[in-house]
Amino acid sequence: MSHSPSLPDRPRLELDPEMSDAERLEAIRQHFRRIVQVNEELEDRLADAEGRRGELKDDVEQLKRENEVLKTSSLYIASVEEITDDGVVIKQHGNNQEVLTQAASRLDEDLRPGDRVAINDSFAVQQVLDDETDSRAQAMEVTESPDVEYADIGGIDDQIREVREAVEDPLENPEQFEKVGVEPPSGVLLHGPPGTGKTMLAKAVANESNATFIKMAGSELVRKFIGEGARLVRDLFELAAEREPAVIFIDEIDAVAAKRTDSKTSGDAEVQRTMMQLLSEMDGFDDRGEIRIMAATNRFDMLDEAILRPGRFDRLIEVPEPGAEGRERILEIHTQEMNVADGVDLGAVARDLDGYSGADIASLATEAGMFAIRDGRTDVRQADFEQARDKLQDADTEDERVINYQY
Ligand SMILES: Nc1ncnc2c1ncn2[C@@H]1O[C@H](COP(=O)(O)OP(=O)(O)OP(=O)(O)O)[C@@H](O)[C@H]1O
Repeated sequence: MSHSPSLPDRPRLELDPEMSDAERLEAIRQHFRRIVQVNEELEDRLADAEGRRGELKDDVEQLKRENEVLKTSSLYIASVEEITDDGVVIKQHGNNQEVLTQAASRLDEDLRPGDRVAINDSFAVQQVLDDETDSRAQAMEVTESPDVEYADIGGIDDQIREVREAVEDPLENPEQFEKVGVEPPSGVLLHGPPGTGKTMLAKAVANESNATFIKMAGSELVRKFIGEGARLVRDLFELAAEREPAVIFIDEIDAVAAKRTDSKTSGDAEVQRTMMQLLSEMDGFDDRGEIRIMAATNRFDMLDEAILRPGRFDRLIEVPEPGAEGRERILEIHTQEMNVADGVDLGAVARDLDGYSGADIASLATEAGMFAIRDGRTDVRQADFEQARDKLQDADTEDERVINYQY
């Protein structure tokens, strides 16, 4: 935010009792001139500010109109085929129907054949969208071999073991499952508080099974446009099939798979459609080949039961907040590369970190290092860890950050 420049000083009239009448008169005249000057300056400033206010008001009006359009109508995706004198020819995605329509006047100049656009119920073009590949790239993160190993994850050895059984073993020894005659779990759902290592676990299992890691954030699947979320889900599974062996990881799955609410807004219906697509991809996935599906949530309580049925996310693994021993292990991992002074008792530091997640401990280690640097030292001492803890605790209280998860 820009600060307004300071106001001009208020002119002061200083009259000396020793002054003659003529001198007084001159002083008063000068004072008056200064007042007129200041007044002019203030009027200029006021005019500027009013001009700026007018501009901002126009911006607000424009945004309000756009917001109304987005709120009141469902938008569908289409592509621009041709721009003619009679209007714009668009082709709807999904049914490939071609329609001659009009674009909102503010878009007239911007439209080009090939553009992806959002249209409303009466086919009028409302918005030009990003390139399709852009929106996919935004939604999906693909890593050939993520650089996380099991050894980088502390305090959740049981969970690592369970994930290896459910994901790594079926990828590496599918024949064994066939011979024994058991189906490996369809999908693995990791649930637990934020920052406890769920994403790390999914990356590590992909890495250690030499599988491509394909991550999609649930929140990215909840798009404004009809059909886009479902389309991304289809793309996700197609991409995994092209890149197998692959691990699909859907983070924040609660964004698409929350319990049904009573509200019937088009947004909710769109989320439902996306979830249905996800379920149908999972159900139709008998011949799964070398693809494993994982998901994570901090809001297990909110999930729709439908996604937990057999054949879907049927292996639930809780990733809890670490206990004292786990915290010590995580602290060891995050200080491994640091020059920790002899005699520092990491166990004692960890005991004092009740309620800290793995992510909190990672920031604590960095913060402790920063204290050493600020002090001009190259080794990190016990006191640095203590100061780091105090700092993080203060920051927490100041923000009054409430971490919102329920069990
Ligand atoms: N168990 C752990 N061992 C070591 N480091 C951890 C652990 N848990 C978290 N971290 C640290 O915190 C960072 C964030 O962890 P991660 O993204 O895996 O958490 P998450 O459970 O997926 O969180 P969210 O639910 O917020 O997505 C990691 O990059 C790592 O530095």
